[in-house]
Amino acid sequence: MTARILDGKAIAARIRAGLAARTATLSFRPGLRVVRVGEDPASGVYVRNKDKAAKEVGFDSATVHLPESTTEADLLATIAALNADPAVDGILVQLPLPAHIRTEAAIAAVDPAKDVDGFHPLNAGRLAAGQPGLVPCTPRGVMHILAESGATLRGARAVVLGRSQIVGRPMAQLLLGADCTVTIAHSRTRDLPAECRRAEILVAAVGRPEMVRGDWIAPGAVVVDVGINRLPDGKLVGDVAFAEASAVAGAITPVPGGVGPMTIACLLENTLDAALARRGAA
Ligand SMILES: Nc1nc(=O)c2c([nH]1)NC[C@@H]1CN(c3ccc(C(=O)N[C@@H](CCC(=O)O)C(=O)O)cc3)C=[N+]21
Ligand SMILES: [Mg+2]
Repeated sequence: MTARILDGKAIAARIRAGLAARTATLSFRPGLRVVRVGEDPASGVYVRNKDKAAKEVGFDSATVHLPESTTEADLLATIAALNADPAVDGILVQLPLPAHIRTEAAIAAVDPAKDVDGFHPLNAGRLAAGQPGLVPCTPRGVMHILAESGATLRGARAVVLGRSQIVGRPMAQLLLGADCTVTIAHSRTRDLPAECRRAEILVAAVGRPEMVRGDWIAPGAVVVDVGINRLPDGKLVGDVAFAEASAVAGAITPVPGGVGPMTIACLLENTLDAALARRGAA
């Protein structure tokens, strides 16, 4: 068997085209501000890609780049000013932040109504409580990919590998909301390969290059690889050993071109959602 490739790049392009068409009908431009602190090299590329994607769908987008020496108080003041700015619908504080700034303090400072990352504890709580709110972009993107895969979610055994606040936990909540039977497995799980082999839907989000081997996968499973790991030789690989896995799985996302582009498309979806909710408009 050779797995069907779930082309996140193509799905993301369709979502972005739909968002552009929708934005063109609005009487205002959704406003996005990405806050970057310091010079983390990967952040530079990611932030540019987000800004470019937002401008392409017609949003009013800008990056606020603060120096490495920015204090936590300065960052919180910048966030407070964006919270108060009526032209701003979405605020994203790019991670990682410099070590002298408390990440949780920055996340908690964002107005939950403008929290397009869905990282604020109020939005995390809403998701866990089954209430509407802004949902983290990567898990939202994975749900789109699963919808496109044609997999039946109701009653399916789903295993989420990884328990981060940003991906694993919200991912499990969304799958639960879609009536999957959800297991969250992680680095302390006893017999990880056996847990993964039970999965009809496997979402890998551990940040360990090619950790999930072919014999961890049930024949025909849908495998979504959230990992983006840069090897010493510059090659980009996921958390799943792609060649081995695609010989067993029914469908699988590639890296690159899988979940990554969906994360950006869902940031744009969240920004439009936030704008419509805040402005009470359609
Ligand atoms: N507050 C915050 N929100 C984030 O959503 C956030 C963040 N901080 N910090 C960094 C991570 C990483 N991230 C990615 C988004 C898109 C791709 C992406 O589009 N990847 C492409 C290209 C990868 C490449 O060539 O480098 C792909 O997978 O095909 C990757 C990574 C968002 N992040
Ligand atoms: Mg810190």
